[in-house]
Amino acid sequence: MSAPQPLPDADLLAPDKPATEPARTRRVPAFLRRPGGALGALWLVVVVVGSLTAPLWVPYDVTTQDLANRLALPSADHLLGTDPLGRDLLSRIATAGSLPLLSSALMLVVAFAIGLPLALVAAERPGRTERFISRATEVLLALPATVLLLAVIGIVGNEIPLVMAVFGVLLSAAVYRVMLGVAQSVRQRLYVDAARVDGLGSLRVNVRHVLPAMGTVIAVQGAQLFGIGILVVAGLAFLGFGPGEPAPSWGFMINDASSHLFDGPWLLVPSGLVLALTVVAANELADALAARGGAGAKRRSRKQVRAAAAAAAAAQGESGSEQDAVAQPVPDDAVLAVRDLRVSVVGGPDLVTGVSLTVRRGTVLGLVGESGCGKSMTARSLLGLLPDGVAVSGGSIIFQGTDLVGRPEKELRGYRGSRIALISQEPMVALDPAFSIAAQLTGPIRRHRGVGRGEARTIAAELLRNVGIVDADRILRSYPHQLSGGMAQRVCIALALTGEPDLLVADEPTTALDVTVQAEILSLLRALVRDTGLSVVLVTHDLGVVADLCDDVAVMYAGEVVEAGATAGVLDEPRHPYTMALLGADPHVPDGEPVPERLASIAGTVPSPGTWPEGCRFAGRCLFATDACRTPFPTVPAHGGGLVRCVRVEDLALHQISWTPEEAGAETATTAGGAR
Ligand SMILES: Nc1ncnc2c1ncn2[C@@H]1O[C@H](COP(=O)(O)OP(=O)(O)OP(=O)(O)O)[C@@H](O)[C@H]1O
Repeated sequence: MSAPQPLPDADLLAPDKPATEPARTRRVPAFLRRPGGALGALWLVVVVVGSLTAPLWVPYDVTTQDLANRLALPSADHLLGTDPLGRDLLSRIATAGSLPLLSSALMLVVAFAIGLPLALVAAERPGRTERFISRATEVLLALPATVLLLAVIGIVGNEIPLVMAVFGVLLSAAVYRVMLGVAQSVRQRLYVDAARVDGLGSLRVNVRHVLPAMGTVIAVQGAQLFGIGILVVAGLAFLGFGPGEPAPSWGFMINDASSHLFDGPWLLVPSGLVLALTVVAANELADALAARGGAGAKRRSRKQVRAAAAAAAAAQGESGSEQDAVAQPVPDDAVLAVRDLRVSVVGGPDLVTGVSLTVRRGTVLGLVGESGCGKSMTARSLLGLLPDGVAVSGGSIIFQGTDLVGRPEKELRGYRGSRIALISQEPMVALDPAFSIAAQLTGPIRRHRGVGRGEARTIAAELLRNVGIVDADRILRSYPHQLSGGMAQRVCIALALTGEPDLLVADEPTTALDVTVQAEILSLLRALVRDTGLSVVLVTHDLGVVADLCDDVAVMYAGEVVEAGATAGVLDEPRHPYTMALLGADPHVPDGEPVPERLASIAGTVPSPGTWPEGCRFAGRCLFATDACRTPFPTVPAHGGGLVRCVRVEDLALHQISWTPEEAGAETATTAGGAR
């Protein structure tokens, strides 16, 4: 395919809403704008810096005793007073801080170094891998941590950093559990799909897109566990496990103070307060980080997360393919030929069955139908991007002569982005909020086209101009949240074009946009097809969009194609009652035709997967259904090369019956044994 040419009217397409200039100055992080977060962070910085640099500034040696000055209250000589041996409390507290702080940090590193990668792997591989890791971590969680720590101390002695590293291993199971939930949720985001479409490998998807989105949760967990670690070290020292006298430790100092509650009550205050404040500060910081993460999540709440897959067994559904009357040959100019496709929940019901589609070079195929008919599942199977737990269980997807079904993920990556690209219905969530538009465009351009940074930026600007963005340089500097919906969708289309694909899968690309912007995006797609020879599979609810943009159309109902053919033929002379009903319920009226007084309606809802009836799946809602519709039957040819899946097709055509309440009433009155 040749590179997209600039659209003739590109410069006339002004941005639908000006984007604000990117922020040029670095602002204070949101968590530091909360008093708890700011004070917590400040206290932790003071304690960490103060403890680690203690040997440089403490006024007294921690072992120097002054028995004449024991249990002294704060004074100019001893700012925090002295202990029962007259040693300076400030010097001892500051010096003792480094052990709990460093041991906690070590514990954190160990816990996250084990728990986080395991969570990423498990989130990426639901099923056996995830189950195995989860069971193993459950075993780890079931171990009695205190007994184990005491056993470790028995073996290694008072090596607190080593003991805390072992504690980190135990904690990694808890870290894994929290991180798994987050990673699973992040992996459902459209921009992660987009990155996979773009051909990024698993490591890069995780590092570039999944991990940054988990940043807040990691920080919150880290801050909380850090506080817990400090308490554990202090607790061990309180019990006598830790640096022995005369070396100072927070836990031992509290223990010491507890035996002088009556003769020196002040002794408990400095050490107890520093320990308590440090733990509270870590928790306050965690709260502030969590609140900031919540705000971020709210900002991105337009994202629709698909339900997680129910089963993860590896069994494939039975083939059970339907033998259609029309064995559809693959035309020479076909870019894509889907034959008898079946998509199923693994170990569960079929979501799509017997779907056959053909997309010719430089044409647009519309997939239309009510919500839940299987349009998205069909479209996503073309890219190998089905949700976790859903898989292609039969049929073939022949793209430019190669059957993609059953190909390993690595091979599919070579197709995604460079040969088959995706535009999703939610442009805002298809773009990663953490990266500028320039970064999101130049990365794939460099990968797909093997060019340097400078040239990639030039190509990115050209692509933006090709999709009708006038001020490409400003948009390149912007971040997704600074774009309007229409502008973001243009950027997504430019992103889809970075690999110069031959086939574009557009899953309801205009649903989230307002009407005027929808028209602009459709005109942009039309121009791209016309000027570049791109082929498009367009998923839509809207018959107006089909009429406007599509050369061919496939009408889907309850997981199967019920009517397909050239758009003009199907829309002008619908043969299947469901197509008739959709057209009768469509509020768009062609120019010059009278506006109907009343739109037709379709009673009931699409049956869910697993509850499809025998025979015609539309029979339960069809005004013209008879007993003959209750038994399975094949499709029949229609629209010169298309097909229709209705046993009464000849009958209905003969009587010129259409889906209006009046016609239906007359028809049903004469239909002996008609069942609805
Ligand atoms: N992750 C999933 N696991 C199991 N079933 C699913 C999953 N996602 C969707 N389904 C089911 O698959 C069927 C087809 O869904 P699909 O999203 O393809 O429909 P659609 O026609 O594209 O609808 P819409 O226009 O609302 O997106 C529906 O019954 C839906 O409930």
